[in-house]
Amino acid sequence: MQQFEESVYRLIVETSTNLPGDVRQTIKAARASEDAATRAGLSLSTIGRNIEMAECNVSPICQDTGMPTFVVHTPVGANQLIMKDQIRAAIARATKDGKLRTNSVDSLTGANSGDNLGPGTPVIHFEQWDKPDIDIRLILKGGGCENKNIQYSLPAELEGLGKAGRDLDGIRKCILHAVYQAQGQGCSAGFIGVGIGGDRTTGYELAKQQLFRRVDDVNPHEDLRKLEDYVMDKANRLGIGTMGFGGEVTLLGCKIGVMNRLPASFFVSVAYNCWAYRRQGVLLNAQTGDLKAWLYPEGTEVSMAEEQGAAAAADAQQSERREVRLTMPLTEEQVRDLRVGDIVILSGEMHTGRDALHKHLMDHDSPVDLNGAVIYHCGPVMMKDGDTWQVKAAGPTTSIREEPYQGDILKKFGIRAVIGKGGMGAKTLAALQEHGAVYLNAIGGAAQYYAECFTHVNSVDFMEFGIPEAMWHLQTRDFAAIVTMDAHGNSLHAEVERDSKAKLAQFKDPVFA
Ligand SMILES: O=C(O)C[C@H](O)C(=O)O
Ligand code: SF4
Repeated sequence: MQQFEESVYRLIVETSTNLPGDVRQTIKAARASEDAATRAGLSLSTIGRNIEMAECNVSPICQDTGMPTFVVHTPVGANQLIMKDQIRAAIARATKDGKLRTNSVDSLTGANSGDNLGPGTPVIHFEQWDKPDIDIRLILKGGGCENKNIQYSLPAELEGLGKAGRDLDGIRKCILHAVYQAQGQGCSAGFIGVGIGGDRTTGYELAKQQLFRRVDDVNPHEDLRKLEDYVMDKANRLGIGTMGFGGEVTLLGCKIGVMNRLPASFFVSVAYNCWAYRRQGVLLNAQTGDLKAWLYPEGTEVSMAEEQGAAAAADAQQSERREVRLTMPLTEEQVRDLRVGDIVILSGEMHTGRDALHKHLMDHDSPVDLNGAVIYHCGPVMMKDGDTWQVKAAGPTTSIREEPYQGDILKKFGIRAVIGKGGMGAKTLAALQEHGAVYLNAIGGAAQYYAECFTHVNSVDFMEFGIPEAMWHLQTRDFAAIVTMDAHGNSLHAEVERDSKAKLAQFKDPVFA
């Protein structure tokens, strides 16, 4: 088993940095079906570029490298204790090498373990099988899309869809609702795994197992195949689109599994995965641990390069869109001039801040002057090279988590713009209007694309919060994001939510009676 740890390390690096071929094909098809000049089309181009950059830089596709979850099949007699130790060692090494973000945090104190090891992390499921080789599959599913998982207990009353009973039609409604409630917050367009039945725990497990299926496979269960096809068609009529910007493509894959349940329970569990659908697998020689084969189509075989024509057409039309170049810090006048739909290109110093910082700033002072500042909801992957820090991956995190604090913090410190993804709620929108500030939506998961905009790490505060939660002060060049909430009470997110809810209601009538 000399090679086992090395093979697992290769699996981790490949999963985090090189999106598999079947996922790439699906994203390419989405890009082709979306008008290249729309917000969704532009986002899909950036996503395509980010996928290529991650492969080329051998760096994380998204800064949130997720909860490492392994499913391992071993021949009878293989030593699972040794495998477990070596998987943990490979995880720690991949973290040290900047291929995984330090993502394991003490739930009570918030202390970051620093190496992705800790109670419950990584997740390793072992199964025995009657084959001679070891099969290891890994999924790196990020926290933002994990937060959009949902479990229904039937019968239920669903917003927009009415009663969902204990039958195929009730299940149909739950799945459509699951896609609707995710909006753009899980970095749509996404993939869903659905588990029908089980108890609350095994139902979710079944849903996650579905995410190990190939995107292009066909469900052997006839009813479920029909349901998968139905969901793919109808969910893509909800108009949520990439990043929740509106558009033709909302769902990239739907895989449904079923298991028995107790007579009293009827759960439908949905696992939502962002477009950064990072899962891979390897077949290993059980004696040596040598890597024999990759289990999913390799990313390298499917180029994300765009057809010349499409990119040029998008560029031409994009020039008609208002692009505003600003240097941070910003003035009230500059931000009041911005409208939903404008593209803002920022240079100067930007500050990261997410959950721990927002909570802290509610009743403490800021270590730096935030007057006119731009706060980026981001927990980057950082590496220290000698004495200097480098930004290795730095896409936005889901902003709605800061909703309870954001409005107050904007006003308290004089912040003029917040960058994140997925949008924020009514309280923040009111504060933007009152105080004079904007919300900018960056493209979720495009961590390599944005990392390139950070030319220097000026300094850092609150390292005690851990790397993702610390406040990084980053010298920035040409960071582009779209105004989706302005200082005039307009919110693209509120608009898309309202429209998609009306569309959801079209699917109220029974289909699988
Ligand atoms: O934790 C992060 O960096 C992002 C997270 O996965 C999110 O989608 O909000
Ligand atoms: S930021 Fe978006 S792409 Fe990255 S893990 Fe979170 S949901 Fe996925």
